[in-house]
Amino acid sequence: MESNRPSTEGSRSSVSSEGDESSLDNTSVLESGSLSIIVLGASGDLAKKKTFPALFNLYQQGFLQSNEVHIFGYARTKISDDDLRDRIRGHLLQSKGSSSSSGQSEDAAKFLQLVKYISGTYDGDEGFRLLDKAIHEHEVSKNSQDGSSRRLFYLALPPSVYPSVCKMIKLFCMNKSDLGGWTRIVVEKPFGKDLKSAEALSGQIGELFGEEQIYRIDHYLGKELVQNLMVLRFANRFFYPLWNRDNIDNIQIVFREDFGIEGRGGYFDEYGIIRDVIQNHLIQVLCLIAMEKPVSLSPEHIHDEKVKVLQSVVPIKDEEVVLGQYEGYKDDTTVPNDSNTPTFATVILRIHNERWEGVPFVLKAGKSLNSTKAEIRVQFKEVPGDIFKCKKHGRNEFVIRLQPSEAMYMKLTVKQPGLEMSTIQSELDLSYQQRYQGVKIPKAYERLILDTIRGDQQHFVRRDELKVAWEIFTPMLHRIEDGKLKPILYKQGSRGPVEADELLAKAGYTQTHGYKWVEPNL
Ligand SMILES: NC(=O)C1=CN([C@@H]2O[C@H](COP(=O)(O)OP(=O)(O)OC[C@H]3O[C@@H](n4cnc5c(N)ncnc54)[C@H](OP(=O)(O)O)[C@@H]3O)[C@@H](O)[C@H]2O)C=CC1
Ligand SMILES: O=C1O[C@H](COP(=O)(O)O)[C@@H](O)[C@H](O)[C@H]1O
Repeated sequence: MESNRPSTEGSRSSVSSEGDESSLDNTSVLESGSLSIIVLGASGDLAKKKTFPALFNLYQQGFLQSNEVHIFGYARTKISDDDLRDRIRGHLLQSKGSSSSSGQSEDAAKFLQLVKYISGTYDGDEGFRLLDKAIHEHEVSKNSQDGSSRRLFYLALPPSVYPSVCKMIKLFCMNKSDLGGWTRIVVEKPFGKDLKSAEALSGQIGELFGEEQIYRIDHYLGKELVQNLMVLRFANRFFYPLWNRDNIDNIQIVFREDFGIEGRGGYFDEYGIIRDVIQNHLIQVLCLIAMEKPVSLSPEHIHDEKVKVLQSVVPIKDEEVVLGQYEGYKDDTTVPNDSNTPTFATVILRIHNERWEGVPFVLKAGKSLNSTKAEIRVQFKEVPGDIFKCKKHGRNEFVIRLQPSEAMYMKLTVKQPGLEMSTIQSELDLSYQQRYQGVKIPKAYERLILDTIRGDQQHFVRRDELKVAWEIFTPMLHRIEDGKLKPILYKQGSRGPVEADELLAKAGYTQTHGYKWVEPNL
């Protein structure tokens, strides 16, 4: 399994800063030697469902070598190494679409031997001293002499503890080797609760670590079709002349889940759907759809363009927002009876620039709806002077389905096959399962964790990007908190409040009646 070792060489354009990362761009030393991955909050939901399975997948593919890597789980819960292994084992073997084979179980057993657990608080010396000691022992055992040390800290924790955890890492757990290596910190979303708190958090962490050491993860940026957006837009002549206000009528970016908060009420009720999904995942997708072509693929150039487009978003109007809360949400014991938290939101963003003036970007996200999917729907204007009277069949649409069943298809009007000269709505379809049979599409977390090891920040969120994203949503979030904007109740398993569909229609979206995209069979 480990003989064909893939390269972990990075494409990062590093900016040296004070401290630990600056001396480390000697890649021959940088990318070999011991690698310690520390999952803080190892007892939690994200760690077991996403972080450890992603690490396992990387291990299986040879990106994590057992002669170099060691994985440390850290949390307050007092459990043993084996307890942690037992908690995560089942999630490693739950690879979608494949039943676990004996080979996989063997791999999982080997992988789990690389996992060690340390219990400690998030603000006390003792636990972090112990953690540092354990990492150091690993480093010495994996390097014949003191050598390069790479330390990746993954904060699978509530943001409230980020400052103290970062302080403890800085005080006790930094990479100490003069021979090279690095210390990197991965932080999860939501990063803050509004502009002020996010800036305060950024300030606190920024005092401890350089921007090149901080990886603000947004796992939507690791999804295959999200990563494809720049390629589609900037490597194809087709889209180039059409991608503007002259041709596009409206754009929807939609996230739906057919399940509710499922025991995450304590977290969710404090944050709500806008902070949980829209301010981060959907706004990142919007950036990639709407930004101008970056000077190059360097992370800095890409982030610069994302910031520019976000800065062109105009303040959101109350009448362009519909909030919803599913019936039964407050039955969850962790949710207060008077909760005003939206579990659904449709928000129209407007971009004041030459390309997008007048084109509504409809961001929609909801829990407990009638389906689970995420997609981008670019709807074109009608053909001027239509001689076929085909308006009734609907407009051209370019749909990028992020999940499930990755696909992109262009809805277009064609002649109905047969003797009559009539038109029908059809599609040009690129369905990944069909076109790329046998190709395993990596999970978002897998890809992004590998990027952090490689030192590639392209698919992460830069501090100023995050700030502008909060600037866009903070006034609306405060109006919700003040009770000035209230969610409308909607039935579980529905499309959400009907007012949201009305808003969509008002924004100009025209539904194609009688057409339904059918996923091609293999
Ligand atoms: N779960 C998910 O699907 C996703 C989560 N995220 C983000 O990842 C991070 C972790 O999420 P998740 O794993 O669901 O969170 P959990 O609520 O499961 O928390 C993770 C761990 O943090 C510790 N913890 C929980 N609450 C507190 C607290 N108030 N103070 C100190 N420690 C606490 C607990 O460990 P112990 O008590 O043992 O120390 C817990 O096991 C969050 O920022 C979340 O927003 C992002 C995307 C998806
Ligand atoms: O970040 C989050 O994302 C998940 C949805 O992720 P996906 O990759 O399954 O689409 C969402 O369920 C969760 O509420 C949110 O915190």
